[in-house]
Amino acid sequence: MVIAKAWVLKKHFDGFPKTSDFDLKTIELPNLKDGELLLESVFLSVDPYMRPYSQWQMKEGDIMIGTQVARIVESKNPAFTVGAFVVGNKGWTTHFISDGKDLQHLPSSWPESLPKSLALGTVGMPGLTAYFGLLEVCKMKPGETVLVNAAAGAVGSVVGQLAKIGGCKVVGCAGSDDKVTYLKKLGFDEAFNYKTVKSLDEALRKASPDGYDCFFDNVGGEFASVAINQMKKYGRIAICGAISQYNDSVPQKGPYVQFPMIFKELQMEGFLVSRWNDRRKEGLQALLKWVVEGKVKYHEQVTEGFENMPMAFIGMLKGENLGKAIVKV
Ligand SMILES: NC(=O)C1=CN([C@@H]2O[C@H](COP(=O)(O)OP(=O)(O)OC[C@H]3O[C@@H](n4cnc5c(N)ncnc54)[C@H](OP(=O)(O)O)[C@@H]3O)[C@@H](O)[C@H]2O)C=CC1
Ligand SMILES: CCCCCCC/C=C/C=O
Repeated sequence: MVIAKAWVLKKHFDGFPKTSDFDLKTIELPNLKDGELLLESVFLSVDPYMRPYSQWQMKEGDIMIGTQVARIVESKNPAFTVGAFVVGNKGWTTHFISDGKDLQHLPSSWPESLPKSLALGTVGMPGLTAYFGLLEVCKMKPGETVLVNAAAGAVGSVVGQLAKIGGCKVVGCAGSDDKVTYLKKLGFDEAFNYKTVKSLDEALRKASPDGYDCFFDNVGGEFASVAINQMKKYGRIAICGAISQYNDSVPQKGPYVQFPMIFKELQMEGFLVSRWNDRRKEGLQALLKWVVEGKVKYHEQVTEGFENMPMAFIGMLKGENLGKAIVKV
């Protein structure tokens, strides 16, 4: 018999999540039935969406939502071989049973030397978010200027690199000097620490005096309110995330977007990466190819130990991660 450990949401978050909002439980897993497999999580993802989604999609006592790279340890399903790795969506748990329908194989061309944890980051959901957000929402074109915030994170770091591959000038903002150094290393044309600049408006103007064609917004709030005024005429804004607002107990108020939207004739579109689930294979293959060729680089912030999941999640929300925040069981 296998005993799984799982983190549950003990109490709905009120403001910034606290470690006391989580509880570590043990769960006895039953024996496998025909068609089922037993898996052990090897890497787990901590992502910003868990904060807002927990509010709408979870009740207290539920296992925290989330994805993992898992190894098959026992199989009564001929389509799945013991020892193979898959991406699961079973939440913060060390072990789980599946009938295989909700599992994604890693792309077959995955090189042995490449960390499998990338299937949760650059060659996974965050990478796909960057890929489809830039191509389909921003509709970036060579020669344009792209602005991205939370630029040293899982999505933002891929956005900047794909925009460079696409022939754009890229400006990135992040919350520490080390992150800014990293962005320069990745090939960003301009990068600055939004926490230490005297004026965000001036810093954005200095980085691109002619303004921005595309704005890939991961942050929302005050940052977006300032940046929208520096869009070029007919600019496109991809509303990917609003992490500066996820922990607000009281919703932030304007400024409002109508003036720049009208007089610069802007397009602003919110999106969820799941819109392109039918093109997942295309996106993953493109991302994997660029990673293997060294055209897209990655960094992972790996926290060791399943017991540290709440800490890793809270740390990511605070900005402690460079690249993708991952937990190694
Ligand atoms: N629409 C979609 O389908 C998807 C949307 N997303 C969204 O994309 C965004 C980035 O996600 P992801 O790349 O996984 O996360 P990151 O790896 O970028 O980690 C989150 C980062 O957000 C930054 N941050 C935290 N609080 C603030 C704040 N108050 N103001 C500005 N920046 C802040 C921190 O970086 P720093 O040090 O720079 O402040 C932190 O490192 C999130 O908003 C997420 O919700 C992600 C996946 C799919
Ligand atoms: C199964 C993973 C769910 C991914 C959800 C992605 C949407 C994210 C939105 C904001 O962060």
